[in-house]
Amino acid sequence: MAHAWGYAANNGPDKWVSNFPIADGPRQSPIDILPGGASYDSGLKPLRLKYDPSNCLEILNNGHSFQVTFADDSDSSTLKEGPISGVYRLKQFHFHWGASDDKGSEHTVAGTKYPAELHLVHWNTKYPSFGEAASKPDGLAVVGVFLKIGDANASLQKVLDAFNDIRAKGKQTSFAGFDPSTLLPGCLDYWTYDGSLTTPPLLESVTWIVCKEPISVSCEQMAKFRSLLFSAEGEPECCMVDNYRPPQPLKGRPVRASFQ
Ligand SMILES: NS(=O)(=O)/N=C1/NCCO1
Ligand SMILES: [Zn+2]
Repeated sequence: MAHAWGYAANNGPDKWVSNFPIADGPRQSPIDILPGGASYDSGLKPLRLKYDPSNCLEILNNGHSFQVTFADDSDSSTLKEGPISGVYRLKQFHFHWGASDDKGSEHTVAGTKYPAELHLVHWNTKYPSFGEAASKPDGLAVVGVFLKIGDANASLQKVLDAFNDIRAKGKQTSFAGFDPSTLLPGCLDYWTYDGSLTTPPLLESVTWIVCKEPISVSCEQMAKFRSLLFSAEGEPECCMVDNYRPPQPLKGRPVRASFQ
């Protein structure tokens, strides 16, 4: 039977190493970002993000998070420049969040946890597919954006309004015309380091690009995140909360900053 990893005491992050030994590898994610320990690199370029809303396809509850999936059969929604070389295509975005506003992000900043974190997942087009790219050291680039409690986020609300159709694991519904660039902060200053997927199979193929500036989310909107379920229809209901992996050892990796 396929390993049912999750975030509970019996199948959560501390247990993943038994089926995914890379969990103890040299370039695992997330990490605690220490701004004082990051080195400014003047050679880092600004992020060049270009997203086409017509590529937006559907929204899905996959039992670990919810994700918005994009058509990735052309270079119409891409990430270029920043710390990467070449062209990376947007595949999906998803979030991680907590049971309360004092936790939920995967990356932390000098120990500070945010209530949620957005991940925009891109794959290197030098490889034929996402699946192929995910196994290569330069295969993926994930842009991480922190969510901070404040004003309601009108763009995020468009995503939350689809939740009634995907409350349980395995539910999906069409979700068209959404522009993910409306979820980005105004300032695209970032930290970058070599890391991994933060969910099994934990592949060490990710160039992480973590934005310094958070976007806003209201506490009512956070409550909507927590209305999703880890469980499928017909199973005992289990609220989808605390779907985050804690920071992992840096193991000597450099963290670079695009800003001074
Ligand atoms: N949290 S993460 O590192 O983005 N994990 C994944 N898994 C599949 C795509 O992104
Ligand atoms: Zn993620």
